[in-house]
Parts: sequence; structure tokens; C-alpha cells
Amino acid sequence: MLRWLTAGESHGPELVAILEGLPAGVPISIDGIRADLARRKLGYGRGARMKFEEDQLDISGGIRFGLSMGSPIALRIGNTEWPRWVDVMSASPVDLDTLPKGRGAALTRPRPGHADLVGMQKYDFAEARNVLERASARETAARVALGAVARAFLDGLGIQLLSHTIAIGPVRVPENSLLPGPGDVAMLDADPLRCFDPETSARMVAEVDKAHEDGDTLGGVVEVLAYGLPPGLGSYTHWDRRLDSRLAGALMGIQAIKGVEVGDGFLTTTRRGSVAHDELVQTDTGITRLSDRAGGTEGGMSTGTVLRVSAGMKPIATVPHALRTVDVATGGAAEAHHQRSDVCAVPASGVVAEAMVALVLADSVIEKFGGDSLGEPRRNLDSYLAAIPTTLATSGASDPTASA
Ligand SMILES: Cc1cc2nc3c(=O)[nH]c(=O)nc-3n(C[C@H](O)[C@H](O)[C@H](O)COP(=O)(O)O)c2cc1C
Ligand SMILES: C=C(O[C@@H]1CC(C(=O)O)=C[C@@H](OP(=O)(O)O)[C@H]1O)C(=O)O
Repeated sequence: MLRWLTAGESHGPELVAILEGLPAGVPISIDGIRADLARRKLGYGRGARMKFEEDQLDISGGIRFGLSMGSPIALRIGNTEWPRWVDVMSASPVDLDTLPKGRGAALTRPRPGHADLVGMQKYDFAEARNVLERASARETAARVALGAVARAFLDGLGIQLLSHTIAIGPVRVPENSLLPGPGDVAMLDADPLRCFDPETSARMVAEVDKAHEDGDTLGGVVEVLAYGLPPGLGSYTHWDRRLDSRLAGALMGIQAIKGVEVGDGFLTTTRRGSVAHDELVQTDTGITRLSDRAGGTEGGMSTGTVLRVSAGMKPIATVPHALRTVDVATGGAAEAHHQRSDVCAVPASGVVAEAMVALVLADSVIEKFGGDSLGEPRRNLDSYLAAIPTTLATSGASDPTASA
């Protein structure tokens, strides 16, 4: 079993992350983790903080000479904003009257759509600073670092992941567009919105510009693809063993994600059964699916075809053209607090979604193929695939673009 935890606040000294249960012998490049952290900061529409905040990565344990040791992997990501927040986020008591006016001010005008009001109610805080510090998606940097480690493990088994943006607000890639493959990651990262279709990307840029001009914010949809999975990860035998259930939980656990679809998702519900599923035919190389509407799972198990899951992000709650709220200090009508914010963080969410999918898949692989050291799941995976009778064997991936 793979377990992971993160700690740390948005303006605290650092984020901390621990990954427990990874086999020994997985090659882990520290620069590779740094590269994924840099990818999370990409994307047209992100706010000022992404320009000056650096993710300062340090390894505290679990990796030696570039290889995992089988012990918990501990990572720290320093917040370079920290020097400006030492007093406001001090772990020791401070005289509140000495705090700087802006950063140290009590946040009594909760933002609709953020965690502010309910967080104050639940944890008995008079203002929202403690709430937003941990609710903030700054925490996703820690998850991306953990995801990079999980991805290194999957890589060693021939499993590769990527994500791309399929919608920004109302602008969406055309149905049945070509899907990106593992070789397209550099190209995706070079696109301002991490969109695979240049024409749609240009329209997305215009949509972000328009929202920015209007003092507004945007959401959208990202899709994660995983290539090279074996059939049989997850299980139909119990709800919490289902791969799709675990993926949905992990993706819904990302800040601002409000919906998850597997394969064609809700579109499938509009189709008749005769055109909703992926028919099977026998070929020279084994059983093949004629389409990929299901997105790589059946019965809560990976089918061995490309896994395709998407996550929908709501528009950023800190709207510059501030929303109506109540000042909880006075009880009077007010505008929600706003200093700075992202106009759109959908491309970054794609990188976070990749990390969450990588962690779930790595956990599922370890569950099925075990492993104290990398060789063990490799051997078990090979012998499992070799033991599938030829009458049941499937032949690699179907064409995922043939889904309609
Ligand atoms: C990568 C990323 C960046 C985000 N940036 C902001 C932001 O700048 N301002 C904001 O209000 N919300 C931002 N959010 C969303 C909030 O963190 C989220 O809405 C909040 O924690 C409340 O959780 P909920 O939306 O899931 O209810 C971001 C989310 C992600 C994934
Ligand atoms: C810091 C990050 O994202 C932050 C997520 C976030 C939120 O409310 O979720 C609000 C913003 O923080 P601030 O209010 O300090 O500008 C984003 O910049 C990051 O992704 O590294």
C-alpha cells in the first residue's frame, strides 16, 4: 500500500510531503521532480505570485544515490515568500498590533466559493487567515512532487502519463480531436494553455484576456491520459477497490475540482447502449476493442487500453470584480477580500491531476504486483501478463480517437 501526506501553509516556511510504501530501487531524479514543479507553474492566466515564488526542493529522506531506499520518502518545498510572512505566520505568539497593515489585517470578509466562511465556523476562527493558508492550492506543489516520484516508479514499468487542457470556460476542443501521446508532453508544456489543438488554444488565450479585462475569472476541464497500463488494476469486488472510484476521489481532492468523468463520462449517458460501449473483435494479435468510449476501465478495473479521465475546475473564487459578502466583524454588507489571484489556473490543475492519477496508479500497481524492490513488481507484472490464456488476451491499446 502506498500512503501519502502533506503539511504546510501557503505563506508558511515550507511545504512538507511524505510518501510511504514505494519499493526500493526506483531511479528518482531530483531534477525530474523540480521539472514537474516548474510545469505546475505554467499556464496563461496565473497570478503574480507564480512569477516570483520559487519552489525550493529538498530531500529529507528515502532516496540515496538517486534510488529509492524502500523507506518513507520525505520532501520539503521552501516558500520563497516566507521572509515577508515571518511575523504574520509565526509559530510563536506575536503582538497582533505589530503586524504589517495589509498582510496582517484580519480577513473578516469571506470569499464566496472559497473555504473562508465554513472554515471559520468549523474551526472557531474569528477571521479567515488560518483557513485560507491551508485551503490554498499552494499545497498542490507538495502533491506534484509526490506525483513525480510515483511517476518515476510507473515509468520503470512502462506506464506513462500526461495531461492536457480540453476546455477553458466555454471554449472547448472539438469532439473527436486527436489525443496527445507521451511524445507530445514538451509540445503541450510549450502551449500557453497546455492545449493540444493550436486553434482552440488561441481562442482560449482570448477568453482568458477577456475575463482579465472584465475583472473576472475562469474554470475549465483537463484530461489525464495513462499509456501502458496492464489490464486488471483495481477490482469489481468492492466499491473501494474500484480503480474509477479511487481516481474520482483523488481528482475531486484537488482544490476547485467539481466534477470527474471517466472516458466519455456524461456524454455516454446520452447514447443508446448499442453505441455506448466498446465492442470486442478477435484479431491476429488478440482481442481488440473497436473504440474507447469507456476510457480504459470496465468494472472498476483497467482494461489495458489508454486510461482517460477528466476533471472540471470551477472558476477561481477570488474574483477581482469582488463578489458580495458579509463582513463578519460588523455584520454589514461588504465586498469579499481580494489582493491578487489567478484569472485561470486550469493548466496547472492538469499537472496536479497527473500527479494524483500517478499516485493512485502507483498504489494500484503495488497492490496487484507487490514489491519491496522494483524488480519484484516488474517480474510479477511480466508473469501475470504471460499467464493470461491466449483465448482471453487483449492486443494493446485501441484507437482512443475512435470514441464517437
Ligand atoms: C492550481 C490552482 C490554483 C488556484 N489558485 C487560486 C487563486 O489564485 N485564487 C483562488 O481564490 N482560488 C484558487 N484556487 C482554488 C481554491 O484553492 C479553491 O477554490 C478553494 O480551496 C476552495 O475549495 P473548493 O473550490 O474545492 O470548494 C486554485 C486551485 C488550483 C488547483
Ligand atoms: C501559491 C499558489 O497558488 C495560490 C493558490 C491560491 C488559492 O486560493 O488556492 C491563491 C493564490 O495565492 P495568493 O493569494 O497568495 O496569491 C495562488 O497564488 C501556488 O499554486 O503555488
